[in-house]
Amino acid sequence: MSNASYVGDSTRRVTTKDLQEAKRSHHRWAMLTAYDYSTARVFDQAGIPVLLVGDSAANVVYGYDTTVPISIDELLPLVGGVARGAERALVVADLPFGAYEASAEQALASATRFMQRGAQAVKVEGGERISAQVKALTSSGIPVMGHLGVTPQAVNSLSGYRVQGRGDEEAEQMLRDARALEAAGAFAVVLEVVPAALAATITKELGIPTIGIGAGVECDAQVLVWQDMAGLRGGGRPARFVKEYADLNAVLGAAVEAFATEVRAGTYPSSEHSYR
Ligand SMILES: Nc1nc(=O)c2c([nH]1)NC[C@@H]1CN(c3ccc(C(=O)N[C@@H](CCC(=O)O)C(=O)O)cc3)CN21
Ligand SMILES: CC(C)C(=O)C(=O)O
Ligand SMILES: [Mg+2]
Repeated sequence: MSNASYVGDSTRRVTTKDLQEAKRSHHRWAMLTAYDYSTARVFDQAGIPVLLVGDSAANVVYGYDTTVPISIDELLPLVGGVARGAERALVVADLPFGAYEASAEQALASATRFMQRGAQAVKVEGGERISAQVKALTSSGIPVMGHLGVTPQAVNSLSGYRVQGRGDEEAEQMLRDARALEAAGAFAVVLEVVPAALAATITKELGIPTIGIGAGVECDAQVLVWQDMAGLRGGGRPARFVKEYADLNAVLGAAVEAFATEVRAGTYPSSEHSYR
């Protein structure tokens, strides 16, 4: 690896300890979602140190409206593909809605299935209310990433994807949730759609890294859904935090049109792409 990454040692897989060390030495890093082997390879070779097999696969892979309907069985095979494509990145699997809320036993049973498909860690949404699950997982050797702020699996009780943690009461609760996750053994926490000043406070107060998505520049790391940052837009207005670093809708659309045009014209395949 060139200078692409300041996290860890380019000759071996990134560890949760490397991420703590990056926080200590003030090196920011980028996380991306991945849902298949081919893209995981590209992101891994670009030096992205952490890949998340997000339950956002519900939206960008399966076309559901929210992340609520996706099942363990729909997410598990994607983890296998990403794990086989990622040589150096730490692979984190989102536990889907319904896979961990009920008990520590349920969380352990679900997380075990993801770890056995090649994940090196799991992510769960929530703070104090799931600290028993986080303790059970971490004490069984399963690294846990937390997720606070907009927790999309709770979209039906949050009534939408509005900013979370505005006002003193909500801000104090989020700080308590973040501290509970750290105390339960989590190695990092995602902060989604949170006022930048609150995310900065949480980042300062925690010993573990914060990973922002719509949570300002003071987080230790940033994450985006890869289709969002690459301009592979679905329907609807993108969230304010989305920055498009490429226009894959245009690039891929033009390639597909060129292929179809050549097929219709009989110019593809030429002899170069044929066998004798
Ligand atoms: N493609 C994709 N990208 C994501 O970032 C993503 C998913 N899917 N699926 C699961 C959740 C849903 N997420 C979302 C979706 C919408 C907003 C959004 O539009 N928020 C408003 C907030 C407005 C406010 O409170 O002021 C926005 O305008 O940004 C935020 C997060 C993030 N996650
Ligand atoms: C946006 C990230 C943090 C996520 O949870 C997902 O992609 O499912
Ligand atoms: Mg998720």
